[in-house]
Amino acid sequence: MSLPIFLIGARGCGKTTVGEALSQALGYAFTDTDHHLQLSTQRSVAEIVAEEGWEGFRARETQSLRAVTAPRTVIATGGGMVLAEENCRFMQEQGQVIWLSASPEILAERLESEPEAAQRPTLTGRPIADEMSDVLRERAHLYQAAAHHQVDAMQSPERVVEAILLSLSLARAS
Ligand SMILES: Nc1ncnc2c1ncn2[C@@H]1O[C@H](COP(=O)(O)OP(=O)(O)OP(=O)(O)O)[C@@H](O)[C@H]1O
Ligand SMILES: O=C(O)C1=C[C@@H](O)[C@@H](O)[C@H](O)C1
Ligand SMILES: [Mg+2]
Repeated sequence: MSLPIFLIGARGCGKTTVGEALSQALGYAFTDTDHHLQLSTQRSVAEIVAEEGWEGFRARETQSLRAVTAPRTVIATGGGMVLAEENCRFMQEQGQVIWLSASPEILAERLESEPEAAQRPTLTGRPIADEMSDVLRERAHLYQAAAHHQVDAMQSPERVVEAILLSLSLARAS
């Protein structure tokens, strides 16, 4: 199977971390829509949002998704990729979509220890733990509806990769 694999989920669920390891395990290329946007615009997420608002960022994100999609590639997507229905449809049609799910407490813990504020400007203006609860309340059903497979992302990155490989091989066998 050579279809692209899209990793979706909230900030801090490990799309970038796990995506890199998964690509190595499969011998696939790895790409990340946030990094693509940063390189192609020479600006951080915070700078794009300051200049163009979240609406401008979301439009650019949709373009990035299309630009990076290729066979034999693991694609780490931005946490808000599922907010646009056209992005969900595109990912479902083009490849396999995996939701890395984790509790708001774990996500907040990870983000507090590595905030990367330039790439993760606040979404709500609320403290991080409250923000992650709000975000999951708003988006969990979108991640679920978009995903072909849901994987528990609260395990070690190695275990998460194993769980993804298992889901993909079971899907192939059925
Ligand atoms: N399975 C894991 N177990 C423990 N820590 C993890 C795990 N996955 C990721 N992390 C840590 O959590 C932080 C966020 O991970 P990462 O940047 O991969 O998330 P992301 O989903 O790509 O976030 P974003 O949507 O903001 O790009 C990093 O510090 C990373 O080391
Ligand atoms: O969850 C979100 O809306 C975001 C997640 C990050 O990956 C970036 O795409 C950006 O900071 C927005
Ligand atoms: Mg990332």
